[in-house]
Amino acid sequence: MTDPGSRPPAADLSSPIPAVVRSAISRPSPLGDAFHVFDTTLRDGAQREGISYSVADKLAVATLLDELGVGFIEGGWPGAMPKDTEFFARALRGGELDLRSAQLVAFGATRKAGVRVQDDPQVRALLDSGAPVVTLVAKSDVRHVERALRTTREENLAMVADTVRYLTDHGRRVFLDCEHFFDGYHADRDYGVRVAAAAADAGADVIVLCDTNGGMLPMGLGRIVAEVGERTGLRLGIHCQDDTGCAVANTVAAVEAGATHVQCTANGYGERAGNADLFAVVGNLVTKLDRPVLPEGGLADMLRVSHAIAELANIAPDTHQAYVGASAFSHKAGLHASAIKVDPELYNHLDPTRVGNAQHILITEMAGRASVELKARELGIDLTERPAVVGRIVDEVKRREAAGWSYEAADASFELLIRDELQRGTGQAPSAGGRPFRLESYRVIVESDLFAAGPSEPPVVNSEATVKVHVGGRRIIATAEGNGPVNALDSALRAAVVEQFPELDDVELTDYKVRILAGNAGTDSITRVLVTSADQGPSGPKEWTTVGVHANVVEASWQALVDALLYALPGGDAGAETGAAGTGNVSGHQDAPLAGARAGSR
Ligand SMILES: CC(=O)SCCNC(=O)CCNC(=O)[C@H](O)C(C)(C)COP(=O)(O)OP(=O)(O)OC[C@H]1O[C@@H](n2cnc3c(N)ncnc32)[C@H](O)[C@@H]1OP(=O)(O)O
Ligand SMILES: CC(=O)C(=O)O
Repeated sequence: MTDPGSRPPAADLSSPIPAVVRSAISRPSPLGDAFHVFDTTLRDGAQREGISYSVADKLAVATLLDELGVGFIEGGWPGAMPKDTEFFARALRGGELDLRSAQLVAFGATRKAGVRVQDDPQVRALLDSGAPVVTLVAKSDVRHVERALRTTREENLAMVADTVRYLTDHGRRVFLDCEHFFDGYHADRDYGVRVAAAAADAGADVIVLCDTNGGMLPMGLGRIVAEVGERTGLRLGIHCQDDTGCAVANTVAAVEAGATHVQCTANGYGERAGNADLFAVVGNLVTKLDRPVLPEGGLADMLRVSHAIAELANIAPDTHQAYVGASAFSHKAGLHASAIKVDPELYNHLDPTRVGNAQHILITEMAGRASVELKARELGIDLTERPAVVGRIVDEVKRREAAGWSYEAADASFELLIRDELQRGTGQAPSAGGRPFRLESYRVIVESDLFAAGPSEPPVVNSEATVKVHVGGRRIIATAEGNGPVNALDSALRAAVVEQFPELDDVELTDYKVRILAGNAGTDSITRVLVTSADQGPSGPKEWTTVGVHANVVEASWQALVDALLYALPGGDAGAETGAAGTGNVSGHQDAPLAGARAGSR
């Protein structure tokens, strides 16, 4: 903030409104002014522990919010933080932000007690930001006036009125955030209303009632909003923190009580427990209360915008977030799937595609026949006329899950299991059928060489794997080194099959997770390995996950690795290993059938 000792000269009230402000104000919102979706991701959202946006991040977040179609984007507090001052300078005067319809808002406080508004550098910085709209935070709870501001009730009213008038006289649109309004209302039901009236008289357009400590519940909050609306006749907005987990519900209750301006943040980011989640608020308003608060296409863009902002905030998206979480429309229970098979609406509160999301069926021990049928359809395989196959898959999934397998996060292994069972349905055991490659044996050596390291250095550990596989009618023995046994096995297996299947060269192992499960008879533990792989498929980048389970971590890893490569092979059975040249009698999961039998899913 500017040093108060070197205050800038008082603003000249006769000076024209800067062009950036004029042009932004004159741009009409496609939805009109009757209802405001006001986003504060870049101000209150940035107050979340762990978030620190660069100016470039802020510009990118603002662009995403504008694409979504919010009406107002509160960009930060110019003058309080150099980064926020720079953001407004670059966005507005530097022309780096080309907003389609949203208006940029600067946030700040009323003038300080005992200071003339034109002499307050913080207020001056709000004007200098060039933002066409300013949100002022004001104390509306007498306890805060007397104890935090250490001033009188009358001086606080003057601070509000002076600052609002000063900004409106300079052509800014002003919204007033009445901090601690609800707590203040309980202590003194008149003072907050006087603050609101002082601001409105001075030209504030919207009086935003703030549940700053986030302690309210929807019914009580809705009652106060309705009462204040009746008592004042003013246009009211709502700003809810999430300390009771009710920020979204409180916001919706306020709208039902008459508020026509909602303040929210993307993904609910905000101080402490956060703020009202923009996507849940908007999702509820549009789909439950039939209020078209986003322009055409905005609702369906919510998932994309939510995840893109999470990426910029460097916070993993909440998979269980309402409307936009990856699991928001995922169904695990078999009974749910059986009803969904009849009609997806029976177990979805709305069509997920309306918000850019998708329904997913999860395959676990809780799956039933309908789950398997629907999941197969999701993977591009029609099992409608194959009840026996479906039954076998359900049994196999339950058996394997009881033994420690988990298909929930390993769609690719599940798809291979379906193919396995489809092949069995032809009367051909998978182990005898065609497959791209077939394992005879593998061996891994891990050697710790104490002499290769320096005296106080950790030992050098070398891993070497040899695999014997049958591929394209040939028996191939390949050896490779790696930085660990799994890496060595992966390299040896690829070396053995890559000549026949050069496309496997592009497959990358991107993640490897090991989980130790409780032992069967309370003795041995079981290891579950999940391997995530990726490649640049013909239709763009693709990622898939496979699973392996065994008491031995190397064997569990091997199973997951083999599935990963089988899954990567394109359709068709070219080069399929018929088994004729095979000498080994390999059984178990690694003996998966022809991956190429998968129809059109890759
Ligand atoms: C409810 C909310 O979330 S509001 C948003 C809050 N956001 C932030 O605080 C983030 C940015 N904040 C900052 O960078 C700093 O706190 C600043 C620049 C605003 C102020 O820093 P400092 O000048 O060092 O003061 P400090 O934070 O210690 O105290 C704030 C001063 O503002 C006064 N103040 C607090 N609220 C208001 C208000 N609504 N109107 C006018 N003055 C206020 C306080 O009384 C105190 O005055 P004092 O200096 O005379 O004691
Ligand atoms: C303004 C604000 O962020 C609050 O009152 O919580």
